[in-house]
Amino acid sequence: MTVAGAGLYHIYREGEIETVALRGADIVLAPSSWTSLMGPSGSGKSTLLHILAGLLTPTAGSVIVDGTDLTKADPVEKARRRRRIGVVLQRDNLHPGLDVVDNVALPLRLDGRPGGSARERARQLLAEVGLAGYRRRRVGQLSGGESQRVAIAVALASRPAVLLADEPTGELDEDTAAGVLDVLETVRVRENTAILTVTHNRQVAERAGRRLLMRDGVVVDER
Ligand SMILES: Nc1ncnc2c1ncn2[C@@H]1O[C@H](COP(=O)(O)OP(=O)(O)OP(=O)(O)O)[C@@H](O)[C@H]1O
Repeated sequence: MTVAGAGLYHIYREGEIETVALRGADIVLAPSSWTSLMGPSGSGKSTLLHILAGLLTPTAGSVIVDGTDLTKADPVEKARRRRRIGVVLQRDNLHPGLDVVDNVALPLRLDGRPGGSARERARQLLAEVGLAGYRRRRVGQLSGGESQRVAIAVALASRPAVLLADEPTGELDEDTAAGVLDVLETVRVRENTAILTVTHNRQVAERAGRRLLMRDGVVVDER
């Protein structure tokens, strides 16, 4: 699945105050590609990621998912496309009352997969992100870096065609970060997943085959 943003503009409005976050940003994420998006704070990276994920509607421009413009799609079509897109956000939305394995199994249960098989897949993913020993912990009892790895496992659970991750290793030490990046690379190669990582971290950026820079609301430079 290919996700592309074309001519994206976004203006945040809060009362009288307007902030132009995107001024005509373009990006294409092809199957099996790994793109990293860097750029100064406030340049619009998270806004672009939220728009590509379908979590935010752009003020103008299109988000094309396999030929369909998400910004014009009806809610059912939009929801169908969005199910193929996995997202890891800086502040993840895990369920604090559930244990780790049930958090990862939840999207699979919602897709109708039987409990035993959903939990088996969840256990596999938790082992891949280095959390095999944490399965029965409640997510409220995890460190920032551990929660971040659970969020990655949740995003990967439904085998997304596209994975969008905002600072996926932000709270991890170098070794753990390298392990998580290895997991992303394995998934990219094995499942042809298109990956976008938004990051300030060189270690993350260097894993990507393509490095884009964002400045002042546009994607300006490929390095
Ligand atoms: N919810 C919001 N309401 C109003 N303005 C916002 C909102 N979110 C972001 N902005 C503004 O939009 C601009 C782009 O923000 P964005 O978060 O996309 O940048 P970023 O490149 O991801 O920054 P960082 O690297 O600091 O995470 C900034 O000027 C920011 O202050």
